[in-house]
Amino acid sequence: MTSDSPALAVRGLAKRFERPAVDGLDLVVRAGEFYALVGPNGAGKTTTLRMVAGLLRPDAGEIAIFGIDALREPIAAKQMMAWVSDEPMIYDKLTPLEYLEFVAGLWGIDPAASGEAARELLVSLGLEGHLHERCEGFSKGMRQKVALAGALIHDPRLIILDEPLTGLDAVSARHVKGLLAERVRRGGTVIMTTHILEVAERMADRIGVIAAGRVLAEGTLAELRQQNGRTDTSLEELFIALVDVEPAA
Ligand SMILES: Nc1ncnc2c1ncn2[C@@H]1O[C@H](COP(=O)(O)OP(=O)(O)OP(=O)(O)O)[C@@H](O)[C@H]1O
Repeated sequence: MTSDSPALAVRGLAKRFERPAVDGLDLVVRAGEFYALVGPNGAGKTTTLRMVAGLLRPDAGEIAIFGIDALREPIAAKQMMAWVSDEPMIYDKLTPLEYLEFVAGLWGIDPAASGEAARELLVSLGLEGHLHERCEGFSKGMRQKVALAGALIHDPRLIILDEPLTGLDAVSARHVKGLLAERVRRGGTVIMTTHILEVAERMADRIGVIAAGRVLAEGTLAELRQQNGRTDTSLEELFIALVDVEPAA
């Protein structure tokens, strides 16, 4: 590991189910970037991120997290990152504070230190009124926020999120976006998939467009525009032009 290693470097990543889902994908995300992965349904975004998070073994390819070979040293790699799935699992019988204390304990964090961090995280996500309620009565959005707080409790340098804003109301989405932007301001790296192109356009430093298991194009919005010879078009228009799908009526 070197201090100038990218947060994520993926080379030749491949995974096949019935058909290839990820097909020789290359991706580099620099430390301190907010990177959005966009692409049509079935493009291979989730499969890519699941392999990066160590949840799925690639058929081929290399994955390095801050220079650590994630396939050879999965535990060291996982310590650097957080994975937030689009279907988060939390323990219903615990309150958010208890859940975060439990997760912090798994990471070996001293409860005295984790308690304050847990409270801060939950408050920043708008859960201050629910710190002592059991999660079993929580809405999907509240559960998503508790899971996100749990993923961040060990202060990971790389945060990987699959569709973190789906199902959140506007206020909750703002809390989550604010928290992620804050992490990046403090030097963290965020990689997230989203179908909300406006979010990618507004929040991401760089955007990767994936289709058929490969990165079709990537760059800042300005670079994507330039690559496509369209100077002032929206990401949505670029996306449709790139992946060659008809806009919904
Ligand atoms: N566990 C699995 N078993 C079989 N096929 C799978 C599995 N996981 C993913 N696939 C297939 O791999 C392809 C890529 O799926 P993936 O979920 O990575 O796409 P995605 O870009 O995240 O799509 P979406 O935007 O719809 O979430 C799809 O054809 C999907 O059906």
